[in-house]
Amino acid sequence: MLKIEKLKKQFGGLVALNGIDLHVPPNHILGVIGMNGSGKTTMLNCVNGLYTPTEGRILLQGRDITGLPVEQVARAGVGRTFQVPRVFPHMTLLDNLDVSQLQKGRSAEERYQHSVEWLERVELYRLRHNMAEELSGGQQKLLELARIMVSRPKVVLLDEPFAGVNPGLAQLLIAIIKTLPTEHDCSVVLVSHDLTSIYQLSHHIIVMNEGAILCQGSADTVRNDPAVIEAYLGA
Ligand SMILES: Nc1ncnc2c1ncn2[C@@H]1O[C@H](COP(=O)(O)OP(=O)(O)OP(=O)(O)O)[C@@H](O)[C@H]1O
Repeated sequence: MLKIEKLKKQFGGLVALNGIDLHVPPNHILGVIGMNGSGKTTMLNCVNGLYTPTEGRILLQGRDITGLPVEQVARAGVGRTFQVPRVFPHMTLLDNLDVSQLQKGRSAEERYQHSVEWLERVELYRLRHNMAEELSGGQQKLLELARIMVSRPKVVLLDEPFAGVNPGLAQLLIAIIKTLPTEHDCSVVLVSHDLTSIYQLSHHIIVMNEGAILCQGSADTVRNDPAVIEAYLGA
């Protein structure tokens, strides 16, 4: 589904990504963990077109999307959420979801149906006529996820979805993320410092360190890897 080949990103003399190779199969959740500054967000930024890689290739279902602008990457089927959620604050929840579908060639009725389906899914339907700015930070994260999902992406990049989210909403987010591959036919790249959620949700985990993959495998593999314990998980 998503393939990353020898991905490198430099900012002047700083090597943020130093040759990442990665394969995310269809309907899989890839968990990404690593120290602050290890390159996790930079990798997502390269995949969704915010950054142009210095070297390497990014393939979506075999199609080379390296260096395409953000809108084209989104149209190709890559959805992305941010550490600080990006919603349209002065629009209602319904309108936030509606505008995300305008490129899809759906009728107003179809768009409305999709919006309602996702607002119910993220338990925000009762607030559908409220402005997005009235939501809590955690609710905005749920709205942002709904906004991504109404356009039926093939790959969803989630950057710190649980950060700053209260435990109740975090549980709801976890439950929804779990269903994305099975019920919504997409793959997920999940960047998080929340190891419990990463272990719970991920089919495969990579641990990043200084722009490279330090270790990868199942939750058990990662948990017990001596290099990971030393570099990341600590004592
Ligand atoms: N636009 C930029 N310009 C210059 N340096 C950058 C830029 N974006 C990221 N970096 C640098 O690249 C390195 C990797 O940063 P990145 O944000 O990808 O790490 P991260 O693993 O996501 O960290 P965190 O867990 O703190 O979010 C850091 O040294 C960071 O300062």
